[in-house]
Amino acid sequence: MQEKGSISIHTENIFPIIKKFLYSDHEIFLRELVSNAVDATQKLKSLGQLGEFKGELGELKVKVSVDKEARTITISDRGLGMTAEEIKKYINQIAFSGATEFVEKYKEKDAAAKDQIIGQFGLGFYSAFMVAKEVEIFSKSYKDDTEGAHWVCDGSTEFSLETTDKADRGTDVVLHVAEDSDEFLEAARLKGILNKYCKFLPVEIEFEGEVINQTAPIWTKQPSELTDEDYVKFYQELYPFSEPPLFWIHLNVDYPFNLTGILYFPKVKDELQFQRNKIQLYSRQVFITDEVKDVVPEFLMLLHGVIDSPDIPLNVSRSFLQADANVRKINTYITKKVADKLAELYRKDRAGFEEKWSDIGLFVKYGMLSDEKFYDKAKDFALVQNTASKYFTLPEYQEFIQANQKDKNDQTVVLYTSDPEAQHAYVQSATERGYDVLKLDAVLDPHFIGQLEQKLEKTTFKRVDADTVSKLIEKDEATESVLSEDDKTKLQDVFKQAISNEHMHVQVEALSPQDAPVIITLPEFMRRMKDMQRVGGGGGMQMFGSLPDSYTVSVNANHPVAQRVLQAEGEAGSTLARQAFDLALLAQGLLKGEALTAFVKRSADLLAAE
Ligand SMILES: Nc1ncnc2c1ncn2[C@@H]1O[C@H](COP(=O)(O)OP(=O)(O)OP(=O)(O)O)[C@@H](O)[C@H]1O
Repeated sequence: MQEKGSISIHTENIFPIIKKFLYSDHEIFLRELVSNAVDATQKLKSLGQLGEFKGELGELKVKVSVDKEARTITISDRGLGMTAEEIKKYINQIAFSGATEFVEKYKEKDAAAKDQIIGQFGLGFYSAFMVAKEVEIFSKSYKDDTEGAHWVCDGSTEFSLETTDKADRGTDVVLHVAEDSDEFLEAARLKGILNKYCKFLPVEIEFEGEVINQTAPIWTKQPSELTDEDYVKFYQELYPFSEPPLFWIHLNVDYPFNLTGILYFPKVKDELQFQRNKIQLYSRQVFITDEVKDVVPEFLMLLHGVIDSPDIPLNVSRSFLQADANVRKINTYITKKVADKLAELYRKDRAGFEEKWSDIGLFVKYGMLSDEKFYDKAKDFALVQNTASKYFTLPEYQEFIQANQKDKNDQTVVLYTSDPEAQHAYVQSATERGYDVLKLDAVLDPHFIGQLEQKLEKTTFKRVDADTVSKLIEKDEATESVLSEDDKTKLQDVFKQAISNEHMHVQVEALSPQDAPVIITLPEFMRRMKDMQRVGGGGGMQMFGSLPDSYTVSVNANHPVAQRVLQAEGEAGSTLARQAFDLALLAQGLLKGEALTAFVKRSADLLAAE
């Protein structure tokens, strides 16, 4: 029997379109054909279990081979096979409907939308025509008394179908590779594709005499069957040469959607690494993509690992994916799981949790900033560290500073440093005053501070160098000044002249005699705007970034230096004032260049004069 026919579609030119426009994704033809072979094998196994197939299953490997001379790639399986009728139904009609739908959608869109569709569309069997000028199917059904069938199609809408002698059950798909697709005749190229997409398929895939896949990757197993070593080993298989992960979460849901996977918390020191090891998305163990943007909440993209879900629609455009109810539920589920895991680690092993904080703090803060629900869970285990390296949770810290750091308006003032080295002098005067100072020196901390101020009641944050220590937390008691009003004005004038810089606002203040003679501070508001802009606030923040810094110079009226400046004759007062000012600049890390040279010289002169 030989039958010739015409594949009934309205779009005559489907193949040129498939071929031309799926260009960037040509390699997926192999994923599609191998997955079909695996599906056919799995179906036969199920039929065996149901008692509908009573024969021997025998060896069920899927074999991929390439013949460079003959210019063919063959994908063979020993699955359930197809009769001629089934080929007509499944290949000529069903498989084609997918391809036709693609073309229909494709034609409607403009150029930008086309790119999206191409990336998202699984074309199934017909993707073979992206690389082949002719495709043959040799198939024999598992059903008794059926003849083998041989189907040929040259990429036009014409096909031929005839009976053939095929001894073994199953399907061979033979691709006659087109001239412009020579790369796929290279064994190394095919092996690369198989490794990328088929590494964890549930049926053995053989290529060049070797099985290339693990049929039961660990995410398909129960956590109780697995040891820590198994998880670490798998991580290193996914991301060779990476440091072992800190910990992991085994995901496993079957209702209301289906999802398994393992998410690892990587050990990362530098942030650039985040991009490299991406989460891989699988659908029934077939690799789909590592662009998981809409499936995983954004802050969790910093994690690594595998997510496997047949419920994620893969063949649709991105905007549809975002709106998909399953995808939204998956997002919520993953966020909850991650928060629960962190809460458990905190509860069970506080010391271990503190040790890991430098690695996981970034995830947690990012999560708190980007997801309200995550914030609500994380607010009880997120940690802050003070300059004495002690960790506190937020409630613990509020409790800790409660008594000492309330200002006269009943606001709790959290003091922090963004650079303990550079702001050392300020940290020291705050701690000498009995205040506690937090280390908030991470990239995200300016945003984190903003969030905490909104969330925590009656709490403000101030950087230690935002004001003189007595004004950082304003109390009712004021230190008396030993200077008369006249002397204060005089002192202010001497300093103004000695400094002569319009961005330095000189004021005379009654501070403790133990404080420095001059203290330079950058008002909290001004500095925050600049910080925000630096970490990418952009937009409206831009104008603050381009403003020059505007510092406050507080001259300590109660310091002995104030008296000496007032009593000095001629130029000496100005020299002393400049010297005291430079010392303050030095403490802020602001004394540089010519000013530093002048300071060193003046210091030497002053030493010599004593
Ligand atoms: N190796 C095979 N053995 C048995 N049947 C097959 C084989 N390859 C394809 N088929 C049949 O052809 C049909 C169409 O295949 P095609 O790959 O185009 O679509 P699909 O697998 O149903 O969906 P997808 O778009 O996800 O690939 C399959 O559903 C299956 O019934």
